[in-house]
Amino acid sequence: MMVINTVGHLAEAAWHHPDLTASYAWVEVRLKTHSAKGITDKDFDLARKIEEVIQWQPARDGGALEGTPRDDPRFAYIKYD
Ligand SMILES: C[C@H](O)[C@H](O)[C@H]1CNC2=NC(N)=NC(=O)C2=N1
Repeated sequence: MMVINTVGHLAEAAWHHPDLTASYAWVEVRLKTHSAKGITDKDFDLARKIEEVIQWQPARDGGALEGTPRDDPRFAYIKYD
């Protein structure tokens, strides 16, 4: 559900809205530009931003943020493939 909220925030910030399908373990994001009746750069730009944010793993950045713990299932609400 956190993924849906995150995509929703990015969509509002972009003023470009995807169609979402979700289940307990996955979210499907479909993008098209209604006004153009097709795919435009707006769709690619929003898809890129969604992937960048959802797949963010701070521990890989080498900064101070550790990221969600991988070894303790009680806390790691994000399951990376
Ligand atoms: C009225 C119209 O939906 C709005 O101007 C914006 C909002 N979000 C949108 N989202 C998408 N996917 N395509 C649009 O053309 C679009 N237009």
